[in-house]
Amino acid sequence: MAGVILVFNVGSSSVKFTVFDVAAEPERLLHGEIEHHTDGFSFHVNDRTGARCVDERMTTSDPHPLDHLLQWLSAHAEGRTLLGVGHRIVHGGADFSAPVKITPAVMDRLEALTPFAPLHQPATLAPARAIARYRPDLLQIACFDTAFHHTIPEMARLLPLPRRYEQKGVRRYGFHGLSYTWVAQRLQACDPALYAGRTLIAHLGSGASLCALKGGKSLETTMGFSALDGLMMGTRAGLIDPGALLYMMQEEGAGWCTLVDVLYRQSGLLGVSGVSSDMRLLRKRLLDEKDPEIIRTVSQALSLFEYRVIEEIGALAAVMEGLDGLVFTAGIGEHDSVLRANVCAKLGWLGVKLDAQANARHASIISTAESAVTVRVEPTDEEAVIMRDVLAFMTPQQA
Ligand SMILES: Nc1ncnc2c1ncn2[C@@H]1O[C@H](COP(=O)(O)OP(=O)(O)O)[C@@H](O)[C@H]1O
Ligand SMILES: CC(=O)OP(=O)(O)O
Ligand SMILES: [Mg+2]
Repeated sequence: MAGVILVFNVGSSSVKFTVFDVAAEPERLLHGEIEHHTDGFSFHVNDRTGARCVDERMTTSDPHPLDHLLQWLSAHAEGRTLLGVGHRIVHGGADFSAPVKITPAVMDRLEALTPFAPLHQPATLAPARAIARYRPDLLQIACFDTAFHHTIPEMARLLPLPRRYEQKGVRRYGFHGLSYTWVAQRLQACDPALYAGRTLIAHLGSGASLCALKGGKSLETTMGFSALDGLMMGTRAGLIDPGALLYMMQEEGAGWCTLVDVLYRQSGLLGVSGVSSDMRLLRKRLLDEKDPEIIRTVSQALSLFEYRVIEEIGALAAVMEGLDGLVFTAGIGEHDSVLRANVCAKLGWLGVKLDAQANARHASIISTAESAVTVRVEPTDEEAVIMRDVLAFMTPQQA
């Protein structure tokens, strides 16, 4: 009987899942997503050819989206045996530097990390908890966004706060590590010089961060203690002056819930544009819009997003003492040629020379032959990283 591995990649606004056939060369059988909307959720699945086989829209009164997904998966098992499940878990804290089998004790330790990632951690743990309820013996593996950054030096970990906070775990961790693992492995295979050199990876999706990869290891990253740090994002501000938060607390009486909502859900591209957190929609709106005020706020949101990327590239290039490579990945990094062109136009001082045509067609290498820095576009694949991690935990007979 054919065996499959199920992988969950839960993000801030969506639950993505992939079913891999691991009989021979692992192959994607199904890939789908649950997306949350204000009035409910949508559920869609693509088959192995990429064709859409499910496209449903549910309301908030329908069963919980995760239950719906798990019921759908068991109804469509088609005689295949589920061998294991892999999960992207956002926070592994200071202790988990590699994938781990999820046991009740591990689950408790991961739940205890919720204060460090209050929105992401419960969401990323939810599928594991739901599956453990009805298949307690099934192999489930937690793969951490934080693990890749265990190599960053002590200096980059410390926050300049009183020491007592460090003991409580208030230090820098970094995120998006599964995506960085994938891109680093791709570089090792197709561009070993960049892998071994000083390369910045720009993971620009709904959440966004940069990783300074030096000698194949994470040296520094823009997200720190939480997934709120660093770059501007879809709905998150990224780095802001903490004085602004003190102001909100003092002048508006803002409490924890308000600040969480403002910082995680209402800021970033959405907050500045007043229109959307979705880069694609903003680009389209800019072309179609007639209202000068909306054109102004949308243009500013796009420009500020780029400006923050440029600023942080400068900072991380300084930490690495130079730059050999720059890799764009994730939804915006892989698809938005305008953003890549505008960012690279400001990096001439580092020796970046963009090949406009290669960039427009999203080629793998988008810098010119004379460029001192090789600029690449590399589609990320967090699911493949997780699938391999699950395979590594299986006995040879199972795999
Ligand atoms: N063709 C495109 N052009 C510009 N932006 C795009 C394109 N395709 C996707 N994006 C943007 O990528 C972002 C989502 O990235 P993704 O990596 O899928 O995020 P996540 O995994 O965090 O949900 C959204 O802002 C979306 O608009
Ligand atoms: C850590 C993080 O920001 O994740 P995402 O990009 O999925 O929101
Ligand atoms: Mg993602």
